[in-house]
Amino acid sequence: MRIDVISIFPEYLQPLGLSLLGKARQDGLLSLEVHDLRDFTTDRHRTVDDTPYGGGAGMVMKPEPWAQALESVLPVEGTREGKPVLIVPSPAGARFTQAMAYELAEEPQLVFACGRYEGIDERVIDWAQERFDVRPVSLGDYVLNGGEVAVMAMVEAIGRLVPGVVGNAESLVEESHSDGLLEYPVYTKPSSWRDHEVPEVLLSGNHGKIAQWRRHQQYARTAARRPDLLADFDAAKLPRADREAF
Ligand SMILES: OB(O)c1ccc2cc[nH]c2c1
Repeated sequence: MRIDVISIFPEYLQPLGLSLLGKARQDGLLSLEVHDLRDFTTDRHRTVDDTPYGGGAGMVMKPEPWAQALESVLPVEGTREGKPVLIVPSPAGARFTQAMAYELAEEPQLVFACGRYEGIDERVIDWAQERFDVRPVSLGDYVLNGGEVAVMAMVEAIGRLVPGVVGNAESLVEESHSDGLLEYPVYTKPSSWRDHEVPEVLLSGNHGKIAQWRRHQQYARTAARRPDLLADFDAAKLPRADREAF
């Protein structure tokens, strides 16, 4: 997978080069190119923003530098099927979910456009539709100062799902949201710690009981912390052995 990120703060994305994703890049599973939007300006001051039409506070990102930056990351004509996905972090975007992360992890190229100020001139989104599969995306119902932090989170969530990036693919199966529920609690040695004990069932060696206990914990946690997820949860879709906990 090729990942392109366009930002006026390219140094913000440096941490993506560390640990998991850094090794994936060394192994050739992921390529990450960060592009400075100011490299696509033509004036001496490398201007990327201007006042908003219609008035109002703040500044808006000019369209032309974005169009030139986005054109620079387009694949060569005919070298791939369909349009590259262009993800535009925005408080006005669709909610980013684990399901979306799985879907995007299948893409050969992802382009991320990090807005700042009051946002990007909307005509860039309209213009980009002919060349990209444009996806405005929000991390949640809160507002950041720009798209960079959201891109960091999304690149990690998506990158770790690319086959081969996470050494033990099994660990992806039982994590929160992988089956519509929150993950169960985990414990390690010592079995007794400051008068807090590991649940007996986990010491029993009875794998059927352990699996059932874990499923029940998932369901109880989800009901307590994220009841909204239960609306979409269907126990009938679980493997038969799992359904006994519900
Ligand atoms: O909260 B966000 O995801 C977000 C994304 C982009 C911009 C641009 C200016 N403020 C932003 C906030």
